[in-house]
Amino acid sequence: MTKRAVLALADGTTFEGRAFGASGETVGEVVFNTSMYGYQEILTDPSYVGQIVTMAYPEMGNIGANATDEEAGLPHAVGMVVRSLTKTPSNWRSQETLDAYLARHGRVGIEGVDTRRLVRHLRTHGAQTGIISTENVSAAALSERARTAVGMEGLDLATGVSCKEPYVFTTPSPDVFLAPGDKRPEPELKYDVIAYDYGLKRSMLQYLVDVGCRVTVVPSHFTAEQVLAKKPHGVFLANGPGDPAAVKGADRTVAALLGKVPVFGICLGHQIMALALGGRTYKMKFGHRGGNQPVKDLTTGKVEITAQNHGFAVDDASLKGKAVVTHINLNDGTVEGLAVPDARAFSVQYHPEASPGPHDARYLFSRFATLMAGS
Ligand SMILES: NC(=O)CC[C@H](N)C(=O)O
Repeated sequence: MTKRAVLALADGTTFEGRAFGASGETVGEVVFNTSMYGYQEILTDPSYVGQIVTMAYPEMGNIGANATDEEAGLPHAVGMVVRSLTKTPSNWRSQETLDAYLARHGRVGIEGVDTRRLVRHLRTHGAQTGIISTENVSAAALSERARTAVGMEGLDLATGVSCKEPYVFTTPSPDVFLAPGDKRPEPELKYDVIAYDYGLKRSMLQYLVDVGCRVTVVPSHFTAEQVLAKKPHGVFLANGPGDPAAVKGADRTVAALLGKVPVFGICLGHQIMALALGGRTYKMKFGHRGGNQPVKDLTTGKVEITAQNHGFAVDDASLKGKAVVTHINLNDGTVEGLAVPDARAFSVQYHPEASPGPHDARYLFSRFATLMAGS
């Protein structure tokens, strides 16, 4: 028998639905993602720690779940909201249903929700804390608890998901991503790269390996001296959850590296690089999450369709005289990329590894390799 579930938002709005995944209760910032596919990559992206993801596209679970499409070893999103959950997946790579996958990992989901109403509500009133419950509690009581729960601002979530010890990563992207009949040339690993793990997605490391990097992944508290002692060709700053301004010591560490070694940052890494340069970040009303965000490269005039997942952004005015804004979002004009050419450093707010999403921006991994080749 299907079990009833409730989603209650901090502002008192409530949604009825059916439970899937694990039973129980989950609290998080309720956000929405407009990708039509790739729910497993989205759920396992550690940037979603502390967030309940609403999928705007109505049909979810249709390709099931498999181990290759994970961006980390478990779903990091604390809950999932969908319109219609497929019970019988149909895909040759499927190993289990989305329902079983979430249940196995103790993640609570709600389906049968009017997600069009929910997404419009979040766009109008902003992302906010919510609770999904499969217990028999009143929706009003849940809303009240959501109202008093802590929000995202000021939360250092990256330090919690960062690796505890350094490790070396040399695995290229999986062959299943190749076109049929294509063979991948063995990459020659010419560049030693230190990757700061603020909550990284596995595919970023795979694409760094694809362009010739031997990657040493280090915890977020690794010092600039420890990095420089390893004499890397470059430093990579990964994505991650929470408020960039709250990641302990990260801005000072990156400031000490800038100018000494080529630096490439993605998402949280981009925001931390901006802070290291003396810039400022702020919380957006509902963020950018999906696979259809148009970004203009101001240096070439080209537009890329990008994958994104962020709720904070870099304040463009705060970068004046400190960095060049290289990319902007065409929907709302926000900063999507910056560069400090003299320091051989650049970063993007969007996700060039996509996963899921269009691959327009994957060339940025090669751009990092070129920067290291010239250093
Ligand atoms: N994907 C990310 O790295 C997200 C960065 C940050 N946590 C934000 O929400 O803006």
